[in-house]
Amino acid sequence: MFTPLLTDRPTDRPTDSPPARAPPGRPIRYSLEPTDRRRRPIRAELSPQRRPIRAQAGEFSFLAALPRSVPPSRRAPRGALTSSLNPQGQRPQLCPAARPGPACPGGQWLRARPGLTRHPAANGRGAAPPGAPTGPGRQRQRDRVVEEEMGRWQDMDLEELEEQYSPSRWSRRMDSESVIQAHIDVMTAGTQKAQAAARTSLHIPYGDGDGEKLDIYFPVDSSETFPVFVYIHGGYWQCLSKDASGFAAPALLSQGIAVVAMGYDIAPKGHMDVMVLQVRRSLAFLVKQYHRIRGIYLCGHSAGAHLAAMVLSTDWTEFGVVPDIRGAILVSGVYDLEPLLHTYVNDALNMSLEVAQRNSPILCVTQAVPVAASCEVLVAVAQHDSPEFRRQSQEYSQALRSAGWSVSLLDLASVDHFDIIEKLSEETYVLTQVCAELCWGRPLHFHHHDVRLYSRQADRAERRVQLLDACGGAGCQAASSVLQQGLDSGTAAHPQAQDPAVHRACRGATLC
Ligand SMILES: N[C@@H](CC(=O)c1ccccc1NC=O)C(=O)O
Repeated sequence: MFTPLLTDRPTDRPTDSPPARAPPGRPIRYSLEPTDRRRRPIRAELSPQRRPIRAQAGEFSFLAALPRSVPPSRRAPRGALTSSLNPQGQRPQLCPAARPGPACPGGQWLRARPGLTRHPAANGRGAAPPGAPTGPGRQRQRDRVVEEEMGRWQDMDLEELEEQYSPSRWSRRMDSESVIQAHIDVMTAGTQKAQAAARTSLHIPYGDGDGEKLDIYFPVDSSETFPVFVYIHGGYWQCLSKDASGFAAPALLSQGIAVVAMGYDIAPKGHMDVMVLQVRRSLAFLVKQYHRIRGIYLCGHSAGAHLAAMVLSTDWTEFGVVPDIRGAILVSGVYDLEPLLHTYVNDALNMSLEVAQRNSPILCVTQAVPVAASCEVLVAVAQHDSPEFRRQSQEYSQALRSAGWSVSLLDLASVDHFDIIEKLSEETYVLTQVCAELCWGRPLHFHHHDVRLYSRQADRAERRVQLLDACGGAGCQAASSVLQQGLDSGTAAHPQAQDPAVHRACRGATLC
């Protein structure tokens, strides 16, 4: 039983054999282009073979996000952003106080500053700016803008940086305000639905702080040990709560996986150091109190992915316990906080440079090595995340991998920063399936040397997962075109896949 709080003391831990773990699958491998850790343009590192992949892939535009040089005319003076910080590490105000945007639970207003919106065409709505192409050309134009003008964040002007760190502006489903409000609504409604249907223990305190509470959703059969999926919500550390974090429970409980929705004190009450400490302590609490845990699988979205990543770098000696974290699914996260210092995001967080640096997962990676061996990390990013978010995922996954972690970078097509996680409530969503497979220690089939994963599911309501082995050359081009044709029977069934080069590039499998 996943026994409730206070009836299950740490000393009750069964002394019989440790919980069985399914035999590990083939290791998840992902090898990115050899980047130079941080700051250097990844574009310069791309092999020549990469270009044709995108050209062929059409909607599979993963390369659209790769940074390229900013034309000198658009650049802020070198070092302008860093020197723009005041002694407290805060940036100057860009424009008058933000208009209230959609309300978050807790009364926070969370929206990018008005007046900085990219342009109406960005979301395919409204009038295009003068001279901009209209119709289908608009989208291509937008991709090209991203591709050609994206540069290092240090070289961006402040408006551009704010845009990069305003995920709602990159959605192609709705305008900025609507997509945030819809996100809050969907997550909250999904959680209420889950609470109505599942056996739960709600508002369990793991500390004295107001926000230090967690909700547990139990699988139907909780007589044996079971994997525990710990969800850490996003909201830029200043929005959302555990009360909107149980939305994935129904889809996972049905697979025998318990779900824990973690709460923490968001800003302005919560300081970044405190939030990181809280999620670490919550994990220690869980494993001390509950003894039927068959591995912990962390999942965080956006700011929550940042917190989950910080958990991975924890030195557990001071917590008196080492949680058995066997997996981490980091979804559209931020792993380097420094760029945020220059944006509206830091208005409520009030981080100094020092705080941002010591809480940046990408700067803590080496500490993570001792637990790396038994933990699979999936870094997921949305096709319609901003190039900066995509860069952060790419660089963090590479940094982890270089430090010996087993990491996959999942680049999910046809989703944005918000529905990439919302859809976790759907059993057939590729990421839900990947989470379930991971939680049960089943092979994920991401065993290629260099893999990008795309789901066509959003478009076609299918459970197929296509794997594209980005090995370069003709095979990749053909593989891309195979994907583009929208095959629904697995790549191997397509005549082109009989071609050895294509076959090599298309060794993907379905997960269902
Ligand atoms: N101001 C942000 C809001 C945002 O990023 C966000 C909103 C709700 C839930 C998660 C979010 N992002 C990361 O934690 C935006 O413009 O998208």
